[in-house]
Amino acid sequence: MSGKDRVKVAVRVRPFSKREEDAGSRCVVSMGPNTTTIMDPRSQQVRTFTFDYSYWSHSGFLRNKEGLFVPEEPGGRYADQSSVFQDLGQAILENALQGYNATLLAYGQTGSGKSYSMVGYGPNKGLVPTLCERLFQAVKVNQDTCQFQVFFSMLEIYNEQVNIHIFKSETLGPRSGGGLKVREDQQRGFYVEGLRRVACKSGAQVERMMEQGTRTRTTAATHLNASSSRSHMLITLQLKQVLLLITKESTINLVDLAGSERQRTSGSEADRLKEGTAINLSLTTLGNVISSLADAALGKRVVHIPYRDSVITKLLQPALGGNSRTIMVATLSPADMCYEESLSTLRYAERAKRIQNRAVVNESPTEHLLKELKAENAKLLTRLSRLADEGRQASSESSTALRSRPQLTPLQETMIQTFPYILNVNEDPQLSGVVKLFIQEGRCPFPLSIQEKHAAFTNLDRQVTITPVSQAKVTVNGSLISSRTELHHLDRLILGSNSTYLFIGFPLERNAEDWSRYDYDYFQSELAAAEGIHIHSLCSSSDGRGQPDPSLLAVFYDYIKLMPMVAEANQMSQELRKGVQFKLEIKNLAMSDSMGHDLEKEIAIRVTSEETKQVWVWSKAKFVNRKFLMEELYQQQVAEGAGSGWAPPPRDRDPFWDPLEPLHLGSAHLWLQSLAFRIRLEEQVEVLGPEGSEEAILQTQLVPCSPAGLPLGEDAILIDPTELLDKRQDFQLVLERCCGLRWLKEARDRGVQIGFRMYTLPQAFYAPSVWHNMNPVLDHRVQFTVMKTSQDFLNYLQTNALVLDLWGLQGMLNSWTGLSPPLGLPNARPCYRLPLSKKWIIISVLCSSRLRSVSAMAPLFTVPLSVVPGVEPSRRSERRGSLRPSCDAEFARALKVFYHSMTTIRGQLQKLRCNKPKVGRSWHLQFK
Ligand SMILES: Nc1ncnc2c1ncn2[C@@H]1O[C@H](COP(=O)(O)OP(=O)(O)OP(=O)(O)O)[C@@H](O)[C@H]1O
Repeated sequence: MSGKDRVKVAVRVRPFSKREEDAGSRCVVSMGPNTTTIMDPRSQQVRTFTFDYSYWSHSGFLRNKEGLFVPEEPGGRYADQSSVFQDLGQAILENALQGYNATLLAYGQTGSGKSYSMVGYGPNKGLVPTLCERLFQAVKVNQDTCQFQVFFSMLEIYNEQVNIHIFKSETLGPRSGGGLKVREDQQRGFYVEGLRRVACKSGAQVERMMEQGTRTRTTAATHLNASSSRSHMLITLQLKQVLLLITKESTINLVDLAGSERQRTSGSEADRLKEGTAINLSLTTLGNVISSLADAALGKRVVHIPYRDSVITKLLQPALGGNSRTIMVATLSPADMCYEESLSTLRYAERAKRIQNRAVVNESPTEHLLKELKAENAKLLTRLSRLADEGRQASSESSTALRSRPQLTPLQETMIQTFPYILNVNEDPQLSGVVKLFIQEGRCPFPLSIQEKHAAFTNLDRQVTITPVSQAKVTVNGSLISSRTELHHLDRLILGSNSTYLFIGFPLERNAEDWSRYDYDYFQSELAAAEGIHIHSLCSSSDGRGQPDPSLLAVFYDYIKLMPMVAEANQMSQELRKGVQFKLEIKNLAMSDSMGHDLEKEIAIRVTSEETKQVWVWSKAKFVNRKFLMEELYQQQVAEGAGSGWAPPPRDRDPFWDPLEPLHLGSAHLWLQSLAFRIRLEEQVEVLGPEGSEEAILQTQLVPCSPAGLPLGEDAILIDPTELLDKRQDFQLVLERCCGLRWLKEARDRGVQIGFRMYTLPQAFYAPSVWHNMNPVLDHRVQFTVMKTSQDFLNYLQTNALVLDLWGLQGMLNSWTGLSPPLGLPNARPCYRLPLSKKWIIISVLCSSRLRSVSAMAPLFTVPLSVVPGVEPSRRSERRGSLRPSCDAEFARALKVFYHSMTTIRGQLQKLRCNKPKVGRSWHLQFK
């Protein structure tokens, strides 16, 4: 009874979330009966995948009287919970009843609908509860002919640690934390030592235990300021069926994997190495296991399947390539802003469907097992009665116990009707409202152990107040409080960096209002507003469509999502005495490209050393990865104790540390248009930082010149730029001086360097670095020679600016002399040749030490003109310039003034545009 079983894969796409709707998202996913198609919102390129099942749950549904999401019309295409169960849940159940091991895995980006499919929300029950219900129905129907036993266990894997919260074996004894061990046994394979299995009699009992597990998990996550979507949840049902002479035994694994976007690594190689040991390696390892198995199924030679590299792959070994019938549900967001994540989920799923398992019916003779079962039964009965006793005792003792939403005892009902209380608000909406803490009359310290030092509540004369304890961080409605503060119904509290609660006042104050609007995003938006970052609605938009700007909105949501993580990182830095501060920034808010178009905005994290004032700027992906490592370090420190022999990691493995790198401080735009008319331009351009602040003023010049570097006179000015076509053109960029460097104002042991790119040349040019001076003289001149001016190059001059990037150097560099590249900045080459429309452009770089003695300037590299095709005799153009009629010279002078003013105005306009918030949109961000 064995055979090859391919892993079955289902894809499900959910409705737009409110956030996506607000952002005016477009749906980029479409589905046929078995196909799923995704479109790249930028290139419109379409990719189609084929899976065993495709569930369209995006549109075409309504909510019926019972609160169930059902198709708008009978037979409609919307896939509701019951139709998903019909295929997937039923298959798992039938396999288990036949004696096969069965696994159901949910994979997808955070918020894409894994929990909705697996557990469900409210009346829309997901696969797990329905499966339990149907399992026990089957047990009931067959109980006359077959003896059944069902065991339940539940565990969570977070940061490579196994946490079981309630299902710990009594034989294991108390542990000091750090999770349970995963051991290996020849017969059992990998298993969790000390994980208790609970015998179950009904689906309702399993549901209760799941709720209890989820509740305890939420409380634990609240204690650790952690998010449950970063952990994997594994529910295991073991089914024993004793039928006449045969015993069948099967294991059902139901796995809600952590949000998949965390498998991304940051950009730099050094980081990838460092993060190779990270906690979030579990999803990467799972991906590697899936890839190796998929390769093996395609007949490729695979030497090693890396099951041992992470806890989740150890425990899922039978499910992946082993003795199990496995189904994976890949969940997708439909929105264009999630395109990358959705595509990567589809690719993951594509690989998973190639995996071949070998499932066998697990059956054996009864006699021997019956004996075992009897003994186990007796043991379990004793345990069950002990548990029941403990449960009774716990509920009578606890006055501030955690309350589950679905089932309230009479005592809990009375408490709710009598006292004000606070309610936890979680990032995962399903876990919000799970913790209720009642504030009884008198003064009570905050009852959760981790926050004991945080705040005290009083409930006197029908007035509730909160007082921070010993300068602990307590926020009420987004504002930090330092003294006793009165609380009002529906006030929002944040204790520490990220424990979020809604205050529910006395019963008389409560109306029939909807509390659900105070979700996690609401709390974070309020905090962001206190930091000067608002998102709010304007009445109308300039485009008349009333649509918010999706890119700004996406950045805003990224910002509020990262805020608690940044707060946690700061808290860890403080407790571990790392001396670094993290701060969120919005990159490119005021930046534009060489044509003046806005650059895509993104979140960055500025890291500052409190002592040395050194600065690093991390990408979002890098920060998220580092945050995992910080948590790991923090937990090690907590487990091992800072004072007792705990050694901090060496610097190169310290997630708080990084080697120094040049920092991009801002850019200035020097418009090139004057060169198309051979007009000399002298400009003071403003270097604007990522958020629009003035970082420095740069004195520059663009000088049309002769091949020998002599500036051309006014006679050479052209009225029609097309006269340059096919001719040789020489010009110099002069970087004279930098003034008012803010970077130097903050710390004097710093330097700066200017870099820029010209036209389509692949590499950047850099001026020598200058140090310790707020107004340094740069004295740098670069000469460019275009051998044959093409239309393309002329267009470039007329529509583009030279973007001059200002780089901040700190504490690690000696002055760079111009030929060797500065640390971390790409190499600068003195001579380039590029084929352009079958003609050649040559750019040679000349450097001068004294600007005034240009004629004495020697080229560092001479370009062998004779070997370059398309070379024009250089003198001809010079002669032509000097032979222009004098009336043209008059006109040229006027033109010069005109273009000079135009460049200045363009600069001013750009500055205004960068500094002003974008009005006229229905949503906008406002920055302090
Ligand atoms: N098929 C669906 N129909 C209706 N609503 C859905 C569906 N799938 C998901 N949702 C809604 O989308 C939201 C996010 O879903 P869910 O919490 O299941 O995501 P998740 O992938 O489990 O996230 P996390 O990784 O944070 O746990 C929820 O509010 C849920 O109600």
